[in-house]
Amino acid sequence: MDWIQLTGVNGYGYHGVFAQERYQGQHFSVDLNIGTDFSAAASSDEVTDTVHYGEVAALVHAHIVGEPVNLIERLAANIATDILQNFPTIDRLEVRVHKPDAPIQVPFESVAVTHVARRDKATPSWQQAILALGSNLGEKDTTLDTAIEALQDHPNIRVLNVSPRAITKAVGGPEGQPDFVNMVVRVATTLKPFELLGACQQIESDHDRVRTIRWGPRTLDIDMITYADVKQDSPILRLPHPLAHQRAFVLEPWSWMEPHATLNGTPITELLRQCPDREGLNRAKGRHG
Ligand SMILES: Nc1ncnc2c1ncn2[C@@H]1O[C@H](COP(=O)(O)OP(=O)(O)OP(=O)(O)O)[C@@H](O)[C@H]1O
Ligand SMILES: Nc1nc2c(c(=O)[nH]1)N=C(CO)CN2
Repeated sequence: MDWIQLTGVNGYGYHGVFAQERYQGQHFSVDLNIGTDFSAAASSDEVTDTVHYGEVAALVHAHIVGEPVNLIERLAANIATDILQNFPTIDRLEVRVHKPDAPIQVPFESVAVTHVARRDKATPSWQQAILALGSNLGEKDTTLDTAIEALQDHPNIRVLNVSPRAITKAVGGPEGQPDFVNMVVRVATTLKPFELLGACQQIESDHDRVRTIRWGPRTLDIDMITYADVKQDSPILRLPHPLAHQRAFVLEPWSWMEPHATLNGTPITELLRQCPDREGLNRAKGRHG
């Protein structure tokens, strides 16, 4: 477990048991100790791989200045619940709320409460995955739009980042296939790798995907490129995707979305230079570009 400390998030709020506190308000200050695994971010150097402390601070501040509660115990617990719900990669959390001007009738320095929370088994941990989507049959852009919506609507999947789209020449498979539209998304999910594959395949078949010819034309293809740091070689699910490192139709949209991302420890922009299909690829114009 790694830790991020965020201290002294200050704000003026109206929490308190006494009418005077509700009426006049006072200063509150919050410290956090955030338990997370930031090994992925340490290697990728990408903020999307860690907890963005600016976003956490904004959430804390919103609680301080927001809807008043009676007790700082309640304020600390509300902050913890909200943070765990919104930041899937946080596993443990200590929230300390200081009330330096509390109505105490003797000299004192500060009063504070500390709430300790952890993601329990009922709150499964969220993992991040990169999915690559492609379509070269039918209404390609509409298919991709509805596929993203289906991912978003899944109760155990959140779409965190969506790439621009690329128009690409078909790689492999029968000659004379229509061009693909390809894109990449980053998701957070509580599904295990095989479950996420199942969810992707369900979305494919909901879009009339049929598997006949290998690398043949398809209404929708969703490949799992990475799932957290998982490496596995089952034929049902290979992770990271065994061909992704040589496919510009995956790496180029990914690099537009996350220029500093790495795959198997190598920057994707470096892998891209070796990709034979890079030449047949163009960034889509219009609202998806
Ligand atoms: N990382 C992965 N993502 C998606 N499917 C995978 C992965 N690893 C293995 N598979 C397996 O590959 C099988 C074939 O998938 P699919 O028909 O989508 O292949 P494809 O997209 O045509 O080819 P390619 O694997 O070259 O992208 C799936 O049934 C799935 O079990
Ligand atoms: N341009 C392009 N070529 C492909 C694609 C794809 O998504 N785009 N998918 C394939 C199998 O997954 C095989 N070939």
